Amino acid sequence: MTTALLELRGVDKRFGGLHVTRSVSFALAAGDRMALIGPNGAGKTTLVNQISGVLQPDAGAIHLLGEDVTRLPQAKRVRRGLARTFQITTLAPHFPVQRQVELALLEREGLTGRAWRCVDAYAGVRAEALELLSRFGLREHAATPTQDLAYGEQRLVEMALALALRPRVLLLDEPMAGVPKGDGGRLLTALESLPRDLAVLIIEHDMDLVFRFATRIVVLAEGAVLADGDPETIRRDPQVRAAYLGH
Ligand SMILES: Nc1ncnc2c1ncn2[C@@H]1O[C@H](COP(=O)(O)OP(=O)(O)OP(=O)(O)O)[C@@H](O)[C@H]1O
Repeated sequence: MTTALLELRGVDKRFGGLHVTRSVSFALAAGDRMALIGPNGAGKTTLVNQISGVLQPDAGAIHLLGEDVTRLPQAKRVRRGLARTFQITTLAPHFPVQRQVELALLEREGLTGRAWRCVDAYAGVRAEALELLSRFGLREHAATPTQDLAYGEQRLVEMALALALRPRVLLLDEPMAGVPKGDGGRLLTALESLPRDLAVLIIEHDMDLVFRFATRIVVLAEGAVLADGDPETIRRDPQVRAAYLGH
């Protein structure tokens, strides 16, 4: 049996009278590419917020690498191997791309305070940052302020920043949102080049991307798991079609 890197056990959440997460259970192993889909308001973001630690479930448990992290704050989950993509605009958009990635690497190494004034002295950090930029086809933009990149490229920087944390589990919240159709191919290539042994959970409305990328799909409807299976099974599931794909 493969060991789960991330496991949800009966995760439940209410906002007042609204039951937004109804006893959700699923598990991800190394190498899994899971998509979480569902109609607007199905509870996807609320669920991911509970996984990352932004919100606390009312009941149930979340296990990361076999450890119960349900009550751990976000930062501690990150240190244990869980990363999610940042919204780049909330970081320092005027910073050159390479510096952003270097800062994430320094953060990972716990060096931010001390190293801030002499980032260039950290040859290892610089080399790793450039390697990450190359992986995402951003090497030529190393000196470009992030805010001057095309929107699709900014999403690639977000992924580079998340990977800089060397996660075992990566949460991607709508990476395709706002990306022009023509740039989607580049994003898919980047997704496909993620480290093989990483477990990836992606929330995405773009069904082309979901069905190309995911090896497994969990469909959420009204806070509960409606279906969980491989893309072909999900595509044919009449309940799923009625709830979502038929729209
Ligand atoms: N902080 C909150 N307080 C009260 N209700 C909330 C809160 N956050 C979300 N909700 C409600 O919970 C339900 C689930 O919302 P959520 O954003 O998780 O859905 P979603 O599947 O991510 O939707 P979308 O695809 O539109 O992003 C919605 O009815 C939403 O209005």
